[in-house]
Amino acid sequence: MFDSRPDRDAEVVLVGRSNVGKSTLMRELTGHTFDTGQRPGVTREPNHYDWAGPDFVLTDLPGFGFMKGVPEDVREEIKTDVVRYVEANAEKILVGILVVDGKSVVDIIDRHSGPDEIPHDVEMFHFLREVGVEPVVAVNKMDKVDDGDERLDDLCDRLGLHPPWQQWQETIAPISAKRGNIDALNEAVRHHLHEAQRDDLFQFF
Ligand SMILES: Nc1nc2c(ncn2[C@@H]2O[C@H](COP(=O)(O)OP(=O)(O)OP(=O)(O)O)[C@@H](O)[C@H]2O)c(=O)[nH]1
Ligand SMILES: [Mg+2]
Repeated sequence: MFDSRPDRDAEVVLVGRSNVGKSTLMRELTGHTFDTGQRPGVTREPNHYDWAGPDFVLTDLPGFGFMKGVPEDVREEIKTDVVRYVEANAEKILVGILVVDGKSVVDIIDRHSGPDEIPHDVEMFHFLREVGVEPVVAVNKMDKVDDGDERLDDLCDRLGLHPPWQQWQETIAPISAKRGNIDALNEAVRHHLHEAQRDDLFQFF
């Protein structure tokens, strides 16, 4: 279990499969550089980022799912640690940003859907809701996607949200972290912070 969490009462976390761009998004949100890379599994321990004054921490959690060169049991362990971290801190976590790769997410979900298999992304989306953390899906790498609306509608469908995706702008946020296009995510996160009466945290999004 990760034990590096700073003692803060409000938190927003980034979760998602490996290599989807969580640390790149973290850099975009904080202006601080974190290790990112071509190779999946770069982040093995949470990156916490907090500020001197405000009682708030933003956390980039390690990626789970398939990672080339990482054994299955280690991957499972990372995912268990991520789930435990979210569970343990659920009361403080205002928003869970589930980062996905817009180009491949639907194909990966479909490939892993079966009678005894729930795809990681779908599972994580429902898990966040179950523990009372508002999920926002940051659909990243949209710069690589041509048929954006169609992809986003398909993703909604897989998550149990009725398309069209435009109805779900508090939950589905198409972005390109690498290009610095993250307005849709900031809007979605602000919506939930406002609902939680935490407009004071708008300064971070
Ligand atoms: N085209 C494109 N590439 C991106 C975008 N965001 C991130 N990437 C690239 O995706 C790769 C993985 O990015 P990371 O930020 O390290 O991903 P991560 O989710 O933190 O990965 P782990 O730490 O392994 O879980 C890097 O090569 C990034 O440059 C984006 O918006 N568009
Ligand atoms: Mg990372």
